[in-house]
Amino acid sequence: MGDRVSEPELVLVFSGKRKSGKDYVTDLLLDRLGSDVCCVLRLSGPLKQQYAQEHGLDLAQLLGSGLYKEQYRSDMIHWGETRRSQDPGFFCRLATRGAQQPVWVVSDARRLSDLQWFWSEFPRQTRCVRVQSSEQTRKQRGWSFTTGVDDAESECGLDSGVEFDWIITNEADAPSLDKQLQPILKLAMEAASSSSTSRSS
Ligand SMILES: Nc1ncnc2c1ncn2[C@@H]1O[C@H](COP(=O)(O)OP(=O)(O)O)[C@@H](O)[C@H]1O
Ligand SMILES: C[C@@](O)(CCOP(=O)(O)OP(=O)(O)O)CC(=O)O
Repeated sequence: MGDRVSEPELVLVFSGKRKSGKDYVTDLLLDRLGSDVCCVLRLSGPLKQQYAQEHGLDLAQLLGSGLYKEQYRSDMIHWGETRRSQDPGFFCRLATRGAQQPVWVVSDARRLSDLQWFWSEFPRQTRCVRVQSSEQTRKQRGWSFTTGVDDAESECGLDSGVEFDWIITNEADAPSLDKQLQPILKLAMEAASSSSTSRSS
């Protein structure tokens, strides 16, 4: 692709139900790895940007985790699906454009077509990670079941048929996130060091 200056060494594609903690966990990875090594890419970023522009909405609020986004979620899903039906890789391409770090953390895959895009572009580098939390925990974080959202592909598209490389349980009584993320952090640090070796030689 024309905009890509260098290939990533590792692409960690995260998915999980809303309020499972995808943003929280991927932000933690960024914190542990640092922004020279790692960037967090959100497929919903370019989607929200264009949706906000076309509908005259507040992008900052759509990017946040409050109620504003929830008011528009169902319509945003349909709007994004129209784009994806014409070009399934549309948001994946936009979200990864210009990313230069050796480790890419994609925070919000939702559909098989998202995973297929990464597997086909970066077959050697792509790994899939699921973040899971119980419904009770998600409710404590503000989730409530919404028909048309929680029973649609946007939330259920990766519920089955994918063999995840890692499953992270984001619950108070689970092992700490740092502990669960250890094998991922190890792989990411190896990827970063092999990238700095190949870039300096
Ligand atoms: N392990 C955790 N400890 C404390 N707060 C958490 C944890 N995981 C998620 N949260 C909080 O729960 C809310 C939903 O998490 P978020 O990462 O936005 O979920 P998602 O991106 O999957 O919708 C946020 O306010 C976040 O800060
Ligand atoms: C229209 C969306 O992209 C909105 C996604 O918004 P977020 O990624 O912010 O959602 P959660 O973190 O799960 O709460 C969904 C889609 O189907 O593409």
